[in-house]
Amino acid sequence: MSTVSNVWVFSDAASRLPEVIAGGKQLGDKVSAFVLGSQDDVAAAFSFGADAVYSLGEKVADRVVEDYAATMAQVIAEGDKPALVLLPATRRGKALASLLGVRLDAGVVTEASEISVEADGISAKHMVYGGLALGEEKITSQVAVVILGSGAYQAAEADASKTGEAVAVEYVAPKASIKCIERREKQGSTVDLDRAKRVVAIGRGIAKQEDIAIAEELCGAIEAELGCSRPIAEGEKWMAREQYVGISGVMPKPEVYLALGISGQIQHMVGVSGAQTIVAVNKDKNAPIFQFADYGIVGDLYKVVPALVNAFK
Ligand SMILES: Cc1cc2nc3c(=O)[nH]c(=O)nc-3n(C[C@H](O)[C@H](O)[C@H](O)COP(=O)(O)OP(=O)(O)OC[C@H]3O[C@@H](n4cnc5c(N)ncnc54)[C@H](O)[C@@H]3O)c2cc1C
Repeated sequence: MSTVSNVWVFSDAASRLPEVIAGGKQLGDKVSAFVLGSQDDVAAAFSFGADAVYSLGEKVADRVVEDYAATMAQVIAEGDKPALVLLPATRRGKALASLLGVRLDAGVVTEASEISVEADGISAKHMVYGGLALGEEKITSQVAVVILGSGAYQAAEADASKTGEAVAVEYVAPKASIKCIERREKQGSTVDLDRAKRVVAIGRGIAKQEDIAIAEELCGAIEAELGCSRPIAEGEKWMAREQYVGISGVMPKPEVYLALGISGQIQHMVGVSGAQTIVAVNKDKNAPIFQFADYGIVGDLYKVVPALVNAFK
């Protein structure tokens, strides 16, 4: 596979930076990381393998990440071409991608699972039809912007011996900025399902929000992180959006994925296709999840889960 001369990377979420840098290393001769944050964040970018770091300065309280699009676009426009920009599939990453696409006249592909550099452009594969098929796009513009689907690359390991001096970038104010008028503490957990070895996930089989406690008890017993299906996060809003698994959520690759009261619709199951072992608990023996599960328990989760907790304890 050929490479591009320069891959620009940025992540608003520190946890995603090792993955975007790893992708950049595979696709480019040189990886240049934009960093918005402290000197420790700059050091982290070097340690994960960035060849150059462009510091956007410390975070400013009333400035949103997208406001840095003009600053980044100016630096990228002055750099070597053809170039590739890699961003994580976070909400801020997606917003930034669209702004960079406009400013750099660049083709943009979202949630790519596979990227390759070809003689006539950047090829990116991503799921279509709710995960039933893969679509392939070719970006032929001088700058290509690609949003990495979660889990597309194995995260780079930190190596503290890799250090460097960041280039300070002057802020270019956007013509119309977004004014941040209030910040509120986010509800829910800060777990990183992508890195969890064991995940217990709940679906609509959980009848009430307070019943999530039984799944949490199971998590405690087997040292698992808690995830959910989309309706639990987006419909009921019982859990954070970052905790739902599936094609439009996170795609963890745990050793064990234990699904409680999840029917197994394709949009959910695509998200766990990287799990080594899937265990399902569902009271309906015809639930589609049993077609994907390595082990299945047909039963009421309100009886099965306490029994599992007792057994594991
Ligand atoms: C474009 C698009 C993208 C989507 N992306 C995602 C995504 O990323 N992730 C996602 O999860 N969904 C996604 N969805 C939604 C998806 O299609 C399903 O609607 C959703 O996954 C169903 O969630 P569920 O399994 O929790 O609920 P349900 O389908 O309602 O299933 C609940 C299950 O619980 C079982 N059950 C009920 N009570 C009990 C009990 N006491 N004990 C044991 N079992 C019990 C039932 O038998 C049933 O099988 C998407 C949909 C669309 C259209």
